Amino acid sequence: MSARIPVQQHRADVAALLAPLVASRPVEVLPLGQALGRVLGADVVAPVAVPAFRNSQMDGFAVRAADVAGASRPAVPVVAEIPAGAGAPAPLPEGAAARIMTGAPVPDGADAVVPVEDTDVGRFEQGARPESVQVLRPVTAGQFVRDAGSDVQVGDVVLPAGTELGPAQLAAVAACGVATVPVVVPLRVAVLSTGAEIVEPGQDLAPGQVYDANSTALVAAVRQAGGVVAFDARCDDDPAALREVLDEAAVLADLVVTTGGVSQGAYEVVKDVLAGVLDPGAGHVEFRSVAMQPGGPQGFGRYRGTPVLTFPGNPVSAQVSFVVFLREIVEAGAGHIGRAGARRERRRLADDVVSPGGRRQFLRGALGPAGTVRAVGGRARTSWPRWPGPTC
Ligand SMILES: Nc1nc2c(c(=O)[nH]1)N[C@H]1C(S)=C(S)[C@@H](COP(=O)(O)OP(=O)(O)OC[C@H]3O[C@@H](n4cnc5c(N)ncnc54)[C@H](O)[C@@H]3O)O[C@H]1N2
Ligand code: MOO
Repeated sequence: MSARIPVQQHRADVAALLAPLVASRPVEVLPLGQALGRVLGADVVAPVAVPAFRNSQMDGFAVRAADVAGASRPAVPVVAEIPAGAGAPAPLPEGAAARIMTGAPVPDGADAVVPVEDTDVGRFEQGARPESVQVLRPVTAGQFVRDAGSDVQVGDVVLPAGTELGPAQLAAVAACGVATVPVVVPLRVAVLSTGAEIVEPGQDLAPGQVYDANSTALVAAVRQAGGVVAFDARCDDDPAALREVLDEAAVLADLVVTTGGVSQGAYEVVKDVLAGVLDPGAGHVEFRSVAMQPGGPQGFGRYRGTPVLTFPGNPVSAQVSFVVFLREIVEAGAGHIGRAGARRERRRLADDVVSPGGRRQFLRGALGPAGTVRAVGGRARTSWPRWPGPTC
């Protein structure tokens, strides 16, 4: 068997294969309701100011600060009522107050709002406008008045390209009256799980069969990384069937990921079909052994022009392969950059860990107290860990 390829080398080769997919992503325009979790492909610029008009930050009285600022703070007549949603109010005469609600337009002439609890009125009764009001605390010009454009001015960049859209970001866009956003189109990934023995969960299990965990794992992993699963299928070890599925996947997806059928067995049909052994010209996938455990047997190349990665069938190996070789690329394809850095953290090992010689070992861990991490998964590092399971 040829020498094992270092993990970094295989990562670089996969990155080079997929670089054209990530280099310049198309952008699509989506309604805000469909854009959660997506990444802006262009700046969002405000077409209006926010707030659009000068308005009150409190339920209270709009006044001229100078009228009520004196030591005696004389009572002033309440000459108008300004609820939120009302049109432009009449200017406030000198020496008067207007009862005003939070969010209502502050009339010209007024330069401050006094909260109702800072006046002799104390609190508002439904519908009953007091005839006069006396301010009980010092008033400064500008207090509790939100100026037009104080949050956002026309032409401001509300959110720059590259921003991930969560609830707060979508709200900021909506507040500017913008109904759609330009977002990066994610990578479309096809997930193919191969093996004569694999069965869809929910079906009966015959002797020698195993439930397919890889489809579920990789479909979820692709979506979590921001990608779109354009196609997913399960297929046995029949070359014709596999080719048929690959033909469809290669058309529908930017990238095909397979699991299983890549080690040294007698029925490694994935290897035969994808390496072009069975159909020269269709597949150009190079199979190699990477110096890692789990996830050693790897393949990368193209099938009918579409990039293909082949992950080993063991479920833990397939998941580790995704994390090590593909997760960041799917994230980048969706515009998410910098997530990888945010995930990395240094912890102290709680127990000794012995790694096999010449291979990088990837262990699952459980975060423990006092900043420690403990390897979980037992001696067979690729088996399913019992609960409590890994947290990292
Ligand atoms: N002689 C050698 N044998 C093996 C080697 C080797 O170097 N020399 N490598 C071992 C390593 S490491 C791995 S990993 C596996 C990879 O094998 P394949 O990619 O060919 O995968 P399969 O043989 O199809 O399956 C391996 C294992 O995982 C189970 N499996 C497969 N698909 C699924 C699925 N979708 N859901 C759940 N479980 C699945 C399958 O039943 C096998 O138990 O090869 C070693 N052998
Ligand atoms: O490398 Mo295999 O992927 O150990 O389990």
